[in-house]
Amino acid sequence: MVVRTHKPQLSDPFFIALQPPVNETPAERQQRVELEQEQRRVSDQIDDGLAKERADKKKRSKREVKVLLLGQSESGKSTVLKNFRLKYAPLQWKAELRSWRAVVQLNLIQNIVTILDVMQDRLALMDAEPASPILSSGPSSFTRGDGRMSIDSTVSELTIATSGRSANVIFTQKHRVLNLRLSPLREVGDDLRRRLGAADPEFTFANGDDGAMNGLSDAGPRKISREFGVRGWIGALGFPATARKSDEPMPVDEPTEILTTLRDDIVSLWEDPEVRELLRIKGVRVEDRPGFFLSDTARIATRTYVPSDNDVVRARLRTLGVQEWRITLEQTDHFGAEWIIYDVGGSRSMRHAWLPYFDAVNAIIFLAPISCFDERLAEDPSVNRLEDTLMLWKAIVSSPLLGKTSLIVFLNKCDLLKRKLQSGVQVNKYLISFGTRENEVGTVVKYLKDKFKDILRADASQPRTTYLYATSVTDTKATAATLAIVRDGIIREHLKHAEFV
Ligand SMILES: Nc1nc2c(ncn2[C@@H]2O[C@H](COP(=O)(O)OP(=O)(O)OP(=O)(O)O)[C@@H](O)[C@H]2O)c(=O)[nH]1
Ligand SMILES: [Mg+2]
Repeated sequence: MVVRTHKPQLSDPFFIALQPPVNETPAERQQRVELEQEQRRVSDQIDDGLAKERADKKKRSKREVKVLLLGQSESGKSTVLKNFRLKYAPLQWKAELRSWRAVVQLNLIQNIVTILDVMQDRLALMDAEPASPILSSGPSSFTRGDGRMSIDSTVSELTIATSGRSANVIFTQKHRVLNLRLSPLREVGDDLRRRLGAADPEFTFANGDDGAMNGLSDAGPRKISREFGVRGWIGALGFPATARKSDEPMPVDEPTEILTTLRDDIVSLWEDPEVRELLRIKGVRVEDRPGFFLSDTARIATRTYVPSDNDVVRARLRTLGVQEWRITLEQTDHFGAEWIIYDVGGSRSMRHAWLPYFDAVNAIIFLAPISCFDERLAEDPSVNRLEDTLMLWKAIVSSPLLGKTSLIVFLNKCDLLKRKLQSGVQVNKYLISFGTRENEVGTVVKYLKDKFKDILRADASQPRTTYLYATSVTDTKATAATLAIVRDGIIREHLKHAEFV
């Protein structure tokens, strides 16, 4: 065997630099050797520290429970995360409540702007109608004796076709005044968005609102709008800087002042029968959309408003990218106290970012919003939302990367499903295979549970058990109970696979 010895090159500058001085005295040599020994000791200590840190990290990482929340946009992923934090890290949660005021205010303003948009279309149409020969003397000519605007029966066929049934809705001077007084809220909304940190405009969609389509039927010309989202709540809401002690008064900023001043007008707008009728005719169900707060105006539009647990759970703030949440369970100090939850943005343009997390997690909670069987994707109105969810589920169960990952499904938004079915929407109109089954929540949930199981049987990369739960994750009490079962199940599985136990 040839053994190579590395003789230092006398010309190597590195070798030369390491040589002791040529004329070194014995005392100097002693000092140098001691110095070198000390340096080596410090260096070894640093190496030991780093090795220990690496080992600790590895051990900690094994103890950490990692969960990935998946599902299309608006399926309820961030809402599940909020429920988890509310239940298992309540002190941290309470400290952050106040930081959510701006988001709730923005949601409320968005509700109002949605109504103003619909109302303005109708007002514009009413203003256009005097163009008809009989009404040519101007808007005042179609004011009736009772002060209400009336539409002349001779308006052109074209106008009738465009206005459709909404022609029956007659707005008065009161509505014009309300529209005028509430218009500044558009700018207040823009200010709040800027303050929360404007998101990348990832996509635009023709919906006139930032919610899902919700079956807009007679909505007239559609407006292009973008939904506001943030890359991280922590940055956007200013945690922990804005997290104050609960006894400190909330600072009264401009949006709070303006909302307080306009409180009665907002209540008038929402309670107005003509406005409600127009929304009904247009198929705009503001109350079923994410971040609906109009029923709480009297409580929210005040100088002292502090968001409640339920307000924060219901507040809508779209997620962009992937957000990592490290949560230390406050009442647990044994195994399973450290959780990492990955909350992802669910719209199509963001799904490519999910993949790197697939092999790094113990469990996936898949959110399937089952009330959306009659809705279309905001980012691609040609796709039915339920179909998109089933397609996503199929992709997840067939992924070999997820072969060992626990899969949990939340058939979510059951409360909205119930309301929708009660309002007369027929499931079999959208899901032919539902057939003549009873148009009732329990039956629909069972039917969809079976659909998820069928896909699992047919497409799973390997045989596995999946747990399915019917949920309404804005109901914090019921969700806390579901999460307790889910948490125990995930920890049990995690223990089984953790080799150090
Ligand atoms: N009524 C009702 N509303 C729900 C339910 N689950 C979620 N929501 C609301 O739906 C909206 C969207 O929920 P999010 O949790 O933000 O949805 P997401 O899946 O995180 O959406 P992206 O961040 O866009 O991917 C929020 O305003 C929630 O309050 C539910 O079960 N019932
Ligand atoms: Mg989200």
